[in-house]
Amino acid sequence: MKIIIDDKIPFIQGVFEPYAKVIYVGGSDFTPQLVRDADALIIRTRTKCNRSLLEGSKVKFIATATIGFDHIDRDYCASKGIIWKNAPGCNSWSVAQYMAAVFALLFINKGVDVQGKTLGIVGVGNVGSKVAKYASALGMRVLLCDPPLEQSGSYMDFVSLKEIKEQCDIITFHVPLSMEGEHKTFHMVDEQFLNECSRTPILCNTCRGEVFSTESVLLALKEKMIEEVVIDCWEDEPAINQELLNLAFIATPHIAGYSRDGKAMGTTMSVHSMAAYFKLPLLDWSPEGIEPPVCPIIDIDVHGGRSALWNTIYHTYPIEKEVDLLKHHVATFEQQRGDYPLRREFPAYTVKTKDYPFQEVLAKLNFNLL
Ligand SMILES: NC(=O)C1=CN([C@@H]2O[C@H](COP(=O)(O)OP(=O)(O)OC[C@H]3O[C@@H](n4cnc5c(N)ncnc54)[C@H](O)[C@@H]3O)[C@@H](O)[C@H]2O)C=CC1
Ligand SMILES: O=C(O)C(=O)[C@H](O)COP(=O)(O)O
Repeated sequence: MKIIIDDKIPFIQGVFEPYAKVIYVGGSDFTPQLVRDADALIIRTRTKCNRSLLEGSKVKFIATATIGFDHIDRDYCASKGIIWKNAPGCNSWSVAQYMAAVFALLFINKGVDVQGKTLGIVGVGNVGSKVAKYASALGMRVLLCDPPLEQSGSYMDFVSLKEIKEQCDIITFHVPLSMEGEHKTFHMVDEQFLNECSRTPILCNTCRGEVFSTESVLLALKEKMIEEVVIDCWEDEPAINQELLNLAFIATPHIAGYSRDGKAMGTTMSVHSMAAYFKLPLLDWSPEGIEPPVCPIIDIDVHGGRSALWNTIYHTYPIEKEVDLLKHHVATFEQQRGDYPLRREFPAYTVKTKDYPFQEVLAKLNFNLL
C-alpha cells in the first residue's frame, strides 16, 4: 500500500509506516505523477482533489484533516468510486476561541465590550453552535440563522437572514462554501446583503473567503456601511486583496482552526477513518505529546472586572500578534500558516480567581478553575 500525506499534518509521522510505503509532500506539491500509484491520500485544504490530480490514478480513499471539504471534487470522486472523509468538528472549538479572542481585542484596543450587543451567527453547525455558547457566556444576545438546519426540523430558535441584517451589531459566518443550490453560500455577502444591514455591523469571515464578495465588502467599508471586518478566510488565498488587508480590523492567514488541540483532533479523525477503511489496527490511535501552554496558570486580580475577563482570553490567544505579522508580511501568508506557533484552547488553562461571577463565566468558556 502507498499513502501520500501532507507534510504539515502534525503527529502523523510514523503512524502508517508499519503498514504502507508513506511519502510526505507539501500540500500544493501533490502531482498526478506522484499520486498515480497511491492507494490513499491524507490531505489539507491546499490539495485540490479533482480530475486533473486524480485521473488515471489508483487512489481509493482520501482523508482530509479538516472540517471543510470544498477542495474535494465530490462528483468526480463519486463517479470513480473514490471514498473521501473529512474531520467534522475537529477544530470547531479553536474557531470559537478565535471569535472570543476577537471580542477580547475589541475591548482591549477599542474599548468596546460586546456584552449586551447582538451577535448574528449564520451557520449553526459544529462551529456556529460553539461560538453561540461562548458569546452567550460573554453576555451577548445571540441570534441564529441556519435555514438548512431549520428545514431539517432542528429544535433551536432560528431567525431569518433578514432579521440578522436588521438586528445585529456583529455578524459572523460559519457556513460551508457551496456554489449552487437553494442554500448556496458563494458571495452570500454581496452588495445587496450589505445594503440591507441596518446597524453598521462588524462582519466576520472565518469560514471560506468566497462567502464574501471582496469587492462589495471593500466598497461597504469605504462607505461606512459596515463598522469593521474580521477576516481569517480570503478570496484567492494566498494572493489576497491588499486593500482589504489594510482596512481589516482583524486580518489573519486562515488559521482560526489552528489550535494545537484542533490540529491533533484533525489528525486523529483522519487516522481513524483510514483505519476503518483499510482495516488497520489504528482505530484507537491518539497523538502523544501535545505540548502544554507556555503559561498554563492565569492568576486573576479579584478587582479586575470585565477587563480581567478579556485579559484572560487574550492571555491564551494574543491574536494581535498574528494580525501585525500578516499586515506587515503578506508575502509569507502560507509560511505563517505552516510555522504557526503553539496555541492551546481554554481547557488547557487553569485560572486562579476568587471572584464568583467571573468563575461562572470562565467555567462556561471551559477554563479550569482553582
Ligand atoms: N478558518 C478556519 O480555520 C476554519 C474554517 N472552517 C469552515 O467553517 C465551515 C463551517 O464549519 P462547521 O460548523 O464545522 O460545519 P457544519 O457542517 O457543522 O455546519 C455548517 C452549518 O452551516 C449551515 N448552512 C449551510 N448553508 C447555509 C446557508 N446558506 N445559510 C445558513 N446556514 C447554512 C448548515 O446547515 C450547517 O448547520 C466549514 O465548512 C469550513 O469551511 C472550519 C474550520 C476551521
Ligand atoms: O478545517 C477547515 O476546514 C479549515 O479551514 C482548516 O482549519 C484550515 O486547514 P488547512 O488549510 O490547514 O488544511
